[in-house]
Amino acid sequence: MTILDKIIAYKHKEVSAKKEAFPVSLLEQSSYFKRETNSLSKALKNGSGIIAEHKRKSPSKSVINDTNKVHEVVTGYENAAVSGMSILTDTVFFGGSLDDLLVARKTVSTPLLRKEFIVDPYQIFEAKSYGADAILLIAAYLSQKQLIEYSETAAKLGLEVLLEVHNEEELNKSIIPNVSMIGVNNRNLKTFEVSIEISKQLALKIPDDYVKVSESGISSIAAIQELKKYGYKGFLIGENFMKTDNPGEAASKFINQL
Ligand SMILES: O=P(O)(O)OC[C@@H](O)[C@@H](O)c1c[nH]c2ccccc12
Repeated sequence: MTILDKIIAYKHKEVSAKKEAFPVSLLEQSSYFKRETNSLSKALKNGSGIIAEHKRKSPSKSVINDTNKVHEVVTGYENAAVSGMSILTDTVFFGGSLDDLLVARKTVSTPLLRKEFIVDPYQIFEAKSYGADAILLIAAYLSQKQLIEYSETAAKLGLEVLLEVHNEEELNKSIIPNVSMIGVNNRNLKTFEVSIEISKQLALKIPDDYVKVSESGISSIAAIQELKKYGYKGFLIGENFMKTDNPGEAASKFINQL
């Protein structure tokens, strides 16, 4: 059993308990449920292209930062002129929460991606009601039928989709409607191996109508310059900022060098 299998098995349990305790009809009563969202894909095209992530820990690195305050981190990121932020909402494996997303939404107007392992449309309704602008869908464990259905649900709620792939087979099933961004994860979620070569290899196979995003293991300006040559407009960076005492300042220094 890979770590991804474990996470997905756990998510199914988590979601079925939540559906019982807090049905969609209640989620729909949140004040954010009717909120008009901001476009992450447009922000990537027009700005620095950096999506800065709020991440406390991960299965591959254990603790990254357990002293930060969400509102300080997202304020710092906003001041650094990031194009978007990714807020991890998984608790067990990444130490995040939906409350982190709520705090981020109350603090900044920058487009927010709910970073979660989505296994059920319920979580898409949840994303909207906690103030997200976009959701992540991961091709490694979702069928094409699920990807199509979940993207349609997101579109109906006004949420954009970042569809994450890691190889050609996953990419082939991801060329579907209602997806604005395709993200190439440089980290293999099954083995944790990281290499930005994977973004370079898949770049030419991603049709031009999707905004290309490179995710994970990015820590140098040189890597971004290289990825831009391959048509990437978005760069998802977590650990490189979060491992410092002041993630916002780290993001600011980084973006000033671009
Ligand atoms: O911390 P990094 O190496 O900069 O990576 C950020 C982000 O890409 C990574 O957290 C991530 C990419 N896809 C995911 C899916 C689930 C959880 C986490 C992720």
